[in-house]
Amino acid sequence: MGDKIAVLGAGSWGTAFSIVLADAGNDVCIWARREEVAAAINDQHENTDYLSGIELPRTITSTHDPEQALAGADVVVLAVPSQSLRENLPTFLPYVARDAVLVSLMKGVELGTLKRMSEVIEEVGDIRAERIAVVSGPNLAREIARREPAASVVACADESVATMLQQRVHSPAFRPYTSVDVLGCEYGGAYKNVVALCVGMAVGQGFGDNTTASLITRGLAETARLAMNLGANPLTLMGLAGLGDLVATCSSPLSRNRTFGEKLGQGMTVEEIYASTRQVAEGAKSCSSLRALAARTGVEAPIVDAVDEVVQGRLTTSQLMDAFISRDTKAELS
Ligand SMILES: NC(=O)C1=CN([C@@H]2O[C@H](COP(=O)(O)OP(=O)(O)OC[C@H]3O[C@@H](n4cnc5c(N)ncnc54)[C@H](O)[C@@H]3O)[C@@H](O)[C@H]2O)C=CC1
Ligand SMILES: O=C(CO)COP(=O)(O)O
Repeated sequence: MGDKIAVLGAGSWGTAFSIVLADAGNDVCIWARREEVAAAINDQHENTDYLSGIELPRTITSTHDPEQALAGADVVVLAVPSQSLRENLPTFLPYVARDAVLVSLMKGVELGTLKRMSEVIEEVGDIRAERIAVVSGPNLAREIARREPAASVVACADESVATMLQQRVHSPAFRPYTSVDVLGCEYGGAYKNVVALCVGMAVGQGFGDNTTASLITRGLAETARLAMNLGANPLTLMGLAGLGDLVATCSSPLSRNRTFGEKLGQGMTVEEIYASTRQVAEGAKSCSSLRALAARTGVEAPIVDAVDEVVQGRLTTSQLMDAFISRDTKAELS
């Protein structure tokens, strides 16, 4: 098998990551859910719907046919919205080569099962964890597509697989580090989306840098508390897939999660926000999963609890900030 990589999902990150893969010397075939998106990538070399204005390398092609996308691919990258992964996998799996490595780009926790994306792949595909990897870090799609320098983490339980992938994704603008802490990277990625929603709510109400820095810092403490309880290496949360991604997402107007929170803070309803964009804000769903996971684990998680309450319409964004400040006081490191 050669150096073809299949990317399943033609949204902003699937497309931007394809640029990284192409720059790193791989032939890339993107599976697009809609034929017109595949046609635009093939004919205009642009994903006009999700990454307009960015010219795609000629080594990127696209198709609506999963069999064609997956034929001859030894690396399979999954980039659909987290909550749709389970329903999509049966369409892809029959065409995935036996020894192919599956790479999740997704940052969410499944509603109901409370599973991470690699766990969903493992379960639905009956695939060993050693063949499943994740890529996670401060990687806002549009900046990556513009080839602005950035780093990320490639994690797999099998370190040799992580190293193989590291070589396949190392491009002139994209620097990957290996890790074996898949769980830590996945919780870091899912949690930062919820914290970014919360930061957005603060920004939307007009609050400044003290408020956002306080939320980011306490958000990291909360992320680490839950992830470590579930088995993460604490240093992962201090790294690119934890602190790095948290800072990037919470600071950037490009973040869909932060923007979603900002709109809530400005008074829009969840329904109005969903109607205003077709792009996914994973935290608006994963806040419920992470909340349930924290409750099941017995971990205190005031930020996911409160964000979930706001998203469910049971708390306003101004009540949320008051609730944080008036909580029972405690030691910082408790
Ligand atoms: N955009 C970014 O900067 C980054 C995104 N991610 C993660 O990558 C994952 C994918 O996100 P994006 O590409 O940004 O999302 P997006 O909203 O830009 O695109 C989602 C893609 O999935 C397709 N889609 C929507 N519903 C679907 C369904 N039910 N079944 C199959 N396909 C469906 C859409 O047509 C679109 O092609 C998410 O988990 C996100 O957290 C990770 C790092 C960076
Ligand atoms: O994960 C991301 C950056 O690393 C993208 O964040 P958003 O999904 O909030 O846009």
